[in-house]
Amino acid sequence: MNAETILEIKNLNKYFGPTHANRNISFSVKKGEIKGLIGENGSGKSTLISQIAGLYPRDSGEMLLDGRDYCPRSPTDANCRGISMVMQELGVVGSLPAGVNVFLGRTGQFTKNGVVSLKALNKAAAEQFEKWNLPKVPLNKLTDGMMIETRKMIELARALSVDPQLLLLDEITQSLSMNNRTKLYELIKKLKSMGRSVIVITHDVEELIRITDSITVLRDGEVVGDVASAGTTPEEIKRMMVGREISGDYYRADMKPDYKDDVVLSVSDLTVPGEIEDVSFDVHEGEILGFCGLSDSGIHSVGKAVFGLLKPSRGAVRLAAEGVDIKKSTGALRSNMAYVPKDRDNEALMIHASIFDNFTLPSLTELQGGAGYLSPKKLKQLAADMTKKLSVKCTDIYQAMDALSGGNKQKVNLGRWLAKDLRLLVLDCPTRGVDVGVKAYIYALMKETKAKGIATILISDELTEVLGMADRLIVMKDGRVTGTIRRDEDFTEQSVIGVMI
Ligand SMILES: Nc1ncnc2c1ncn2[C@@H]1O[C@H](COP(=O)(O)OP(=O)(O)OP(=O)(O)O)[C@@H](O)[C@H]1O
Repeated sequence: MNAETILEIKNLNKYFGPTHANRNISFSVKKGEIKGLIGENGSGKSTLISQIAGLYPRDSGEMLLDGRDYCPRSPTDANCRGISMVMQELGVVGSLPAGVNVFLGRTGQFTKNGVVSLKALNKAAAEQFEKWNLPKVPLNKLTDGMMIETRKMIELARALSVDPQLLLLDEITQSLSMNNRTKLYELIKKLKSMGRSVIVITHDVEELIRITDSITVLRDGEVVGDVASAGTTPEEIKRMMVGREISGDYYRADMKPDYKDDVVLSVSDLTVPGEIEDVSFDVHEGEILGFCGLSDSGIHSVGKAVFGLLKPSRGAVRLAAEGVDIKKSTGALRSNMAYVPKDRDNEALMIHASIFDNFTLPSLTELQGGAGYLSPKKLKQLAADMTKKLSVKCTDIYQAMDALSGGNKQKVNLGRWLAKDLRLLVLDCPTRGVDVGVKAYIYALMKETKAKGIATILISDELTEVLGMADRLIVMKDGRVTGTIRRDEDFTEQSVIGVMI
């Protein structure tokens, strides 16, 4: 190990019961280096950086930090050695204010006579946001109910407040809208210029190549490649990830809107104070209606309000065929609507229940026999079929959701609705955290549901995704609709950004 290297890992192994999550992993990170880590869902990326961050102990192997043995017993221990991490799953405590979350476990420095000075703590937290040029967050507010993006920024401020020599970022970009992604890229550059190192995990191959110096590829828990970012291509990385050539386009090839005239859902003047204002649109049979915008544009609130999860002060969400208004999520469910939220851990999945439970629960009505009898065989078949179809990486269908990797949770989050008889599907960032192979599969499923006449509302922070899949695209800014673009009009990033900003 030379003086240029900050972290060296030799033959690291980690098991979870029968799962060999990391196999003899060896790699190193230089000072001032931005290192990318990529691999299919469940390939062992989070497990690896969790060991570096002191969350899990290793089973065998060696880690050297600045040439000295490194064996963190906890994240605090790792912090003391100059390493901090933003986890993939949300790591803020909802019942505490944002400012306190920035200094979680470290409030002692603001305590006098046993009382924490919130004023001093919030001042220090605000300084962190300022220092690292992060978007402002209401520090006195509880984090419960805040958007994922805002909560991620709080976690980032917490990780940066340690002034880390090595920062670990586990799939943070996919939680951010375009403007905050740009801020993150600038932050990474700044850290590099300060001689600090960063390990970045993302499933966006192009982004990874653009923002890193080198990339380590994992497959089934093993390192299968280590390349300089400047000398590689997305195709080479994907080939290393899956062990074979991945070809073909994910997205729709046609450039014309293609849906029936029949309106499925009509939304008029929908207003949720502080979130969205006077939002009106129709979505048709077989249509994919995209929504995009920067942070605070309100796109995610549209999805919630349509599904009856936010109470509007004005306006209506009406099922065109029956003329019935959707006021609650129970009504939406009864009317064969489904909603896949961006925040899968808090809003969608029963995280402590099994894959089996999560797949079968939404379809219990469909699976009922004549006398209301539920056939255990049918239930098991459904869960097994969906697990296979979506290639959920697990030990068996009775494995708990919280033991799955992030991307595999997302597969269940989406797949649980696909067994149902639907007429409208609201998807909020459906490909968040999934690898390129699964992404392609999800787009194929969307094409299938479209062909069946199901209406889809596709809310996304990924412009390429909405441009690739939508028939029409609604652009929002500050809670209002600022433009609607059809697939056969100027359907390009430039024109959308023009309306977005
Ligand atoms: N706490 C746990 N208990 C049991 N198994 C686990 C646990 N955490 C991870 N695993 C398993 O270890 C393997 C690697 O998971 P890991 O989260 O490291 O993958 P990943 O590459 O980060 O995936 P993703 O891209 O989906 O986030 C998976 O098979 C996963 O189910």
